[in-house]
Amino acid sequence: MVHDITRAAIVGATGYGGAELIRLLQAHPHTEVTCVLSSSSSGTPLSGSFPHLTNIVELELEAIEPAAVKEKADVVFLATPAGVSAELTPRLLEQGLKVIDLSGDLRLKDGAVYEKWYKRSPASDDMLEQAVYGLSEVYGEKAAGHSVISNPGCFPTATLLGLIPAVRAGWIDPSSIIIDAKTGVSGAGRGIGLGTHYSEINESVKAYKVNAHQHIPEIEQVLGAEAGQEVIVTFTSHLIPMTRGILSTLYAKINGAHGTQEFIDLYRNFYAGRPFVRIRENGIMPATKEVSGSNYCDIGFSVDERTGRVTIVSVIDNMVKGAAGQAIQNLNLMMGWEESTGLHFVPMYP
Ligand SMILES: NC(=O)C1=CN([C@@H]2O[C@H](COP(=O)(O)OP(=O)(O)OC[C@H]3O[C@@H](n4cnc5c(N)ncnc54)[C@H](OP(=O)(O)O)[C@@H]3O)[C@@H](O)[C@H]2O)C=CC1
Ligand SMILES: CC(=O)N[C@@H](CCC(=O)OP(=O)(O)O)C(=O)O
Repeated sequence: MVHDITRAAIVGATGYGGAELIRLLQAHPHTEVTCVLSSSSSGTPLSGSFPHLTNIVELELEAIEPAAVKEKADVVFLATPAGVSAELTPRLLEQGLKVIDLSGDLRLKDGAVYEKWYKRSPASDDMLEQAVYGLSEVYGEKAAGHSVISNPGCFPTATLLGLIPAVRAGWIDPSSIIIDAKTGVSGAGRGIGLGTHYSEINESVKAYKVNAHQHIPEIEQVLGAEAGQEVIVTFTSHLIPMTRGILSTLYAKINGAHGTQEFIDLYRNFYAGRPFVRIRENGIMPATKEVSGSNYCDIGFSVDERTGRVTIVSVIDNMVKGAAGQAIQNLNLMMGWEESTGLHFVPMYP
């Protein structure tokens, strides 16, 4: 089948998410990056911000003008901080552009909840309603033909892929869920600060945003819809001295009696035909290195008959499945292409 080339613009092209989108899209057969945008560095070459792209992407950064973007692109990826997309997305849609937003601006359907956790004004109700929540393996079909996709957060991606099959099957008690999550430092973006300074985080591990993380309401919103009841979770994020990766350890009380092999079979069936979720056998747990640089989410299980709890471990690369890779997976689903198009990256190992 012949595909026309879809032209992609990247807003936030000087950041980590933008750079990863540009890197991954080089391998996409139906998409070309035609336009890179910056609020602070327009008029400078992209390779000035990212020397690793020298002789690969020879584009100049441009100012963010929706009408000018329309001349050069069909779809716009927003790899921008919270607050940008709420204002920019309606202006891009007015131009007839499609939008895939990597920020948290369009994920929470209740603007008041967004305001409480992000401490900012929310997008309009109309915008929030229009945005499809793009957890590809679970809600990806809803993306087809839509104009605006909200890419899930990195922690929610690992966590929800690890929990939804069990919650939907009624195998775990949703009120018992505890999420212990670890992330590499690239999750904080390219900006510099004491919290991510090398000598502050190297050879150290710390919990942060405890009981205040902006991904808590996102996880609760989705699990609540899956369970058909309000779900409140305990979630703690930890910063680990590594560049990429998220490991989410999930604990929940089992309803009835289900062994490790039953969980493995349940998840294998749930994700059958979905190329990017891999289920580990025999209680073997995945490691972040086993998905690094790829769009995979790997999940392992261990039922503890002593406590009546299941431990589920879910790993992703935060920059790929947690951000740019899933955004491209959502582009594929939006455009009606095979969902793995351009995403067949083997993890880097070791
Ligand atoms: N890093 C990760 O693992 C993940 C990130 N995300 C989300 O993706 C988004 C991008 O993250 P990331 O790339 O890591 O962050 P970075 O801080 O690395 O990059 C963000 C970019 O946004 C641009 N920007 C800043 N202010 C504005 C503005 N007012 N208008 C337009 N552009 C602006 C900046 O570029 P310039 O100054 O050139 O305009 C900057 O390079 C964030 O919302 C983040 O929360 C989601 C999942 C995972
Ligand atoms: C290490 C680190 O700081 N990670 C970030 C990841 C969140 C993110 O990327 O932002 P979104 O809300 O747009 O998903 C954090 O925990 O806040």
